[in-house]
Amino acid sequence: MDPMEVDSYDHLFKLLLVGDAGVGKSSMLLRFTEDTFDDHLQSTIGVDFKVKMITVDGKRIKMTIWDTAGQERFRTLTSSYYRGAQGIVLVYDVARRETFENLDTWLQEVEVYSPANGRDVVKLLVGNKIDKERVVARKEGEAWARSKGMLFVESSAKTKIGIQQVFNEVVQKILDNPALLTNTAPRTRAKRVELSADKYAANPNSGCC
Ligand SMILES: Nc1nc2c(ncn2[C@@H]2O[C@H](COP(=O)(O)OP(=O)(O)OP(=O)(O)O)[C@@H](O)[C@H]2O)c(=O)[nH]1
Repeated sequence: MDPMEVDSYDHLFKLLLVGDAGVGKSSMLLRFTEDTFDDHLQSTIGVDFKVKMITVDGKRIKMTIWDTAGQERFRTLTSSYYRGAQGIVLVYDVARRETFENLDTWLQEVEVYSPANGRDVVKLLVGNKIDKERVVARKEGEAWARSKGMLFVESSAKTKIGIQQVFNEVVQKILDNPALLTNTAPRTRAKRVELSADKYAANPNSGCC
């Protein structure tokens, strides 16, 4: 991708993928950003991220998608990555019931660390690996998501089903919420406004925009 292309955008969105180890977070991200799948993907160490540009309703959106490690030993590290996120994607594996049962714990963590500050961070629940023999019914996932006010999608990073929809739905919902768009404009543009407006330049504490 042309680096200039990545630099010109209307909104910068930060999304976070969370959920138990092995549910397919990295695989979903790889499928979405590079359209690849690896049957023997290594566990994420700490945190990783990828950038993807998309255009929605004529707006160029630069998405930074943060992929956190599901393993318990990285939990204190990954919690700091919630800051500044507009969207959180919580993933479980439809073929492993314990990953569904752990969702309450994950949501508690999201609520403690996500930077809501009165704004509603967009939250979407994903039941991944629907190409496998499932032990969690679709309606169970749907009901849990509904009870928590979350969006819901089922997917398979292996077969691609639902992957595009996961990210499209989060982006669309962020775009629909003006409160979430306040800090997503490109920094370079904001800087130019500051420099040309003397009254703001004189007092660095008075922000414009
Ligand atoms: N059959 C199937 N396997 C999948 C799917 N998604 C991921 N996998 C496999 O599941 C394993 C774990 O996937 P990862 O993407 O590493 O899972 P993760 O949630 O990122 O795991 P951590 O990094 O440990 O948190 C890998 O071997 C993947 O190939 C899917 O949709 N279907």
